[in-house]
Amino acid sequence: MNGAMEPAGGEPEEVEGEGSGETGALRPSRRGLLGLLGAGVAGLAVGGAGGAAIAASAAGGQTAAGRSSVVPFHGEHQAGIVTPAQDRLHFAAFNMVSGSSRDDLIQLLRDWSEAAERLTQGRPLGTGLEPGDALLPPDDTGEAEGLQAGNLTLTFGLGRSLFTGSGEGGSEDPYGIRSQLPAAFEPLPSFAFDLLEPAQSGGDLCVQACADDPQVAVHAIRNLARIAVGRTHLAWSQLGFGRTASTSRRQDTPRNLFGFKDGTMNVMSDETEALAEHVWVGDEAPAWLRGGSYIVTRKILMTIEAWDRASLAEQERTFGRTKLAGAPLTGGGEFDHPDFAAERDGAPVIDMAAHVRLAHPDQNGGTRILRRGYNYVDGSNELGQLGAGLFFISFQRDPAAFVRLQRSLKHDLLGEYIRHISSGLWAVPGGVRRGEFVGQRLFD
Ligand SMILES: C=CC1=C(C)c2cc3[nH]c(cc4nc(cc5[nH]c(cc1n2)c(C)c5CCC(=O)O)C(CCC(=O)O)=C4C)c(C)c3C=C
Ligand SMILES: [Fe+2]
Repeated sequence: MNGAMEPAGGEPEEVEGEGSGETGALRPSRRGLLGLLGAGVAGLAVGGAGGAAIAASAAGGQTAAGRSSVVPFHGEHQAGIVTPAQDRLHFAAFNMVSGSSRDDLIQLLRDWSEAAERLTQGRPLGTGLEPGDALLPPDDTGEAEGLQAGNLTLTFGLGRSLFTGSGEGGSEDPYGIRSQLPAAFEPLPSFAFDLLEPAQSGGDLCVQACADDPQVAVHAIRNLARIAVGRTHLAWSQLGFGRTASTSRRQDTPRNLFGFKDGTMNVMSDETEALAEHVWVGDEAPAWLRGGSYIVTRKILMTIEAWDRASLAEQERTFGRTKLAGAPLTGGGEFDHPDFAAERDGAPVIDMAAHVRLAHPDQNGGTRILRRGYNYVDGSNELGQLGAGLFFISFQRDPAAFVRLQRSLKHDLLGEYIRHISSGLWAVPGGVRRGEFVGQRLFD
């Protein structure tokens, strides 16, 4: 498979920019690019916006004016953190094959990085579906053929077990990187009301695939799993269909499955100082993690049926915000600050156990995290109850920030309606420079 990583012909358009946020300006489609290459213009030097327009129009595709669908893979930070949150998620956790070596891990990260660059540009792997050796499977599984790049981002994380082994006590060093374990990279403790399923928790590696199109996200995870065969295997994965956070002020605040606006007070992509303080890892960590972050995932089952029987007053009391506007119960608009000191008839207007009070930075020593979760529905059970909830994702400079918040939520009114059923924590290396692979500095 490695040898099949080269494009069918010359290099399609390059997409310049940082993987740290704003999208590029191209809308290449897989079929269009293949058609273009197949038409004998493979050697055409295509660069910049003009080249992109030529490529897109020759392929019968769209030229992108004002609409963009490629988020560069390379940049100072990995894409998919402050990138405006796309609407679809396929999150996957992987475990290394037992007996795999340091070289296997390096080659895996190299292959994944090469593949991620192509996938995020909307290009198929290898020669795509081009006829090749009929006795071999095609290089690409094909279901994204003809689809746009869809703002796909692929964000890679490394589990603590890669550094310590997954055995009892975690005292091994299977890949020779134990000395690079950051001091802050401690396992998450157990929390009150956890009902975690081990088979859906943790993992040696994780990949967060976000896109505008679910098929693009699924295609990416599927092909990354496929080229990883023999080195790592899929441990569990989760689909999400509606973002529950905004990371850019240009985005409307979405709603979670309890019908409330979610993500109002998130850390936004233009909050440079807050990002440096709360999201990006700094000099406290080894070089490979600087400019990176830690990702926490929590699959949180929401008892939809019980919630739907609760009165509007009870629902609003639970969050401390109005359901329609998402405004604090103390008044103003969605983005106005709640007045936690306000009282009515001698009682706090925002309940002492309301979610937004307990999660607010004022209650947590100034702690902030960047939330990037998704709604999910996994079907229903024999009682006719939806297996639905929030696949919570947060990025933070130190996992201790999440621990602090989650402990603070111990008496959250929301606790009556939710259960945490899966958990994960991974270190997300800093951004990938052109010609490098994700996490490369870990092996220097
Ligand atoms: C440990 C961190 C958090 C978990 C777990 C969590 C679960 C969770 N949250 C909602 C819905 C909302 N959360 C809101 C705000 C909010 N939540 C957290 C943290 C966790 N939430 C924070 C840090 C904040 C922001 C607090 C602030 O700065 O004011 C809101 C209000 C709107 C908003 O600001 O986003 C909603 C709604 C659900 C449904 C849920 C578990 C299923
Ligand atoms: Fe919350």
